[in-house]
Amino acid sequence: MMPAIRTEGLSKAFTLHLQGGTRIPVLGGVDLAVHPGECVALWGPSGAGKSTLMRCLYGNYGAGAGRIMLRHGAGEIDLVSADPRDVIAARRETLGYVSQFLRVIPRVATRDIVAEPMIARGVPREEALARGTALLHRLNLPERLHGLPPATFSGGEQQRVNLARGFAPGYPVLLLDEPTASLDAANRAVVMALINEAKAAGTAIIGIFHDAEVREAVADRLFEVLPHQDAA
Ligand SMILES: Nc1ncnc2c1ncn2[C@@H]1O[C@H](COP(=O)(O)OP(=O)(O)OP(=O)(O)O)[C@@H](O)[C@H]1O
Repeated sequence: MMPAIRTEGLSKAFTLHLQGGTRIPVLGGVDLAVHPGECVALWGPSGAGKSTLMRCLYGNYGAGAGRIMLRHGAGEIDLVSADPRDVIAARRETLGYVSQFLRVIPRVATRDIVAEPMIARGVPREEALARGTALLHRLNLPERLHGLPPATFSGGEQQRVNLARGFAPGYPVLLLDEPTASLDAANRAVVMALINEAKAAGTAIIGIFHDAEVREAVADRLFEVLPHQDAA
């Protein structure tokens, strides 16, 4: 079976322009392949480059070298070299990302923040709102908060809004950056169930899970991200 997402020789270095152009190599030749229905946990010491890899996979960071091949529509696209419009289309249709922190859009109500990616994929508005609301309930977000913008929500409430927004559309590939970091035990259990349901539906998942219980419950294998040889 063809992977849902794979990298070939993916490398990334940061250049610190304010520090005389100091170059910090982080990722050196990463080859990762994740198949539909599989969950891979990125693994490695603090500072090894796990978050950097996630951000490269989503296209937030440009890669220095290599390819990120995403199965998208009838074919594959290379997110490293793709036209920005194609990256946006891939994010809309194929590639979801639940970051640790919600990027709050001022004055937009929680239920609309959750429904928006579904509406962008063509789900009728009423259906998107209903699906989003059901997921917010499942994540124990009180109904009184659904009509409010999440700017003033607690960290755990914001994380649950982010999770509902990321899980509701049913993307073929989902990136999860510490999806349970701010959650209590009951909501952690809901997230573990959501991940396992997404896998059963064929979603390929790449995650950073610092919580060992969560990692063991959802990950099929670990992918080691090593500190770059030249990074010292
Ligand atoms: N925007 C940036 N500019 C410069 N250096 C960066 C940037 N982002 C990350 N780095 C550096 O890249 C390295 C990897 O960072 P990254 O956050 O990817 O590690 P990590 O494995 O996710 O760590 P942790 O487990 O502590 O979250 C670190 O040395 C970090 O300082």
